[in-house]
Amino acid sequence: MQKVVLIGECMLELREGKNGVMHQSFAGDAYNTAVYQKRAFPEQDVSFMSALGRDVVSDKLFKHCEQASLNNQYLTRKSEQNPGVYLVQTDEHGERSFLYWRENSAARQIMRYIDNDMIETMLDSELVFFSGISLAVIHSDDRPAFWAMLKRLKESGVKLAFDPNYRPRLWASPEEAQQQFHYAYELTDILLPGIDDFAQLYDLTQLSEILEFCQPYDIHELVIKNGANSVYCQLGSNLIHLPIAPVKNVVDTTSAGDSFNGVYLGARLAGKEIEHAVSLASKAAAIVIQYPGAITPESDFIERLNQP
Ligand SMILES: Nc1ncnc2c1ncn2[C@@H]1O[C@H](COP(=O)(O)OP(=O)(O)O)[C@@H](O)[C@H]1O
Ligand SMILES: O=C(O)C(=O)C[C@H](O)[C@H](O)COP(=O)(O)O
Repeated sequence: MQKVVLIGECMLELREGKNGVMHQSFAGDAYNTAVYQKRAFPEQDVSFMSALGRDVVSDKLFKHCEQASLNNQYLTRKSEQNPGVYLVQTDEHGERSFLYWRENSAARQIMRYIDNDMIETMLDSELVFFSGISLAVIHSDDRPAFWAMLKRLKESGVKLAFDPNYRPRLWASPEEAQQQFHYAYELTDILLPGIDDFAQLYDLTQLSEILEFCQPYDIHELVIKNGANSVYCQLGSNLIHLPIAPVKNVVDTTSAGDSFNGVYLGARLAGKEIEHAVSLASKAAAIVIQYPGAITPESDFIERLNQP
């Protein structure tokens, strides 16, 4: 069974429904990515790695991961803190924005609960995924341990996938994010940015500028998402442009990038060609943005993904 570990934070997701009623769910980019990868490729062993507390919300989140058939081997429940919370709001075009209460979340302590024995058990993974959000939430004192862990994994032949998912509010300064992302690019095999990440953090808006920026790094597979417009993939010296069929009725774009990533990574691990992987990943993201919240109802998602 091909093993994948996705590292990050999952929060209680709040979303306002009719009459001001708040719907609650669970979401966070690495978790969303794991859920969609597992849904699309149930034969893969998909773990969500994070830190939870001993509170009632942590219990529910743990059960959610079980219900999603994720492997909880790397989900520790030792923190005195509880999970963070975020509120999703959507504008008239379905474009999402977030409000967070996550400064003291359990997930920020993740590195305290990862020891060498645990890292040893990760060495047989095919792939480990992390994001700019994973980096932002790890305590700065713990970052050296995080980078040491990733280097150890890479040296053992584990492939590393990274989505910058730049969230300015999670960083003390853009320079801090740039420095951490530089370390990430140095180790990344598969880079999955959105065009916005480069525009916001480096003021790079043109594809050629982004390709030039990435050129010095040894990135094997570069997949650049550009919303409803297109996806660009660079594999070695081969650049592919793949168009997207835009969805007319966008309800909530939360998790468009995450569902894309999960299905893309699953498809590539399953041996699919890049074109096929992008096409399935775009189909998944197009389904997800027609539902509110990050995680769509499972049966609808699987049924629609499998429709020809
Ligand atoms: N309006 C849309 N119609 C169809 N697909 C979309 C639309 N918006 C996003 N997608 C799909 O979701 C993927 C990720 O979207 P994007 O907005 O670039 O990511 P993020 O959520 O990270 O900002 C795109 O590559 C595309 O496949
Ligand atoms: O801020 C965080 O930690 C989150 O992960 C919240 C959201 O669930 C994702 O950010 C959605 O990500 P997109 O796929 O880019 O829409």
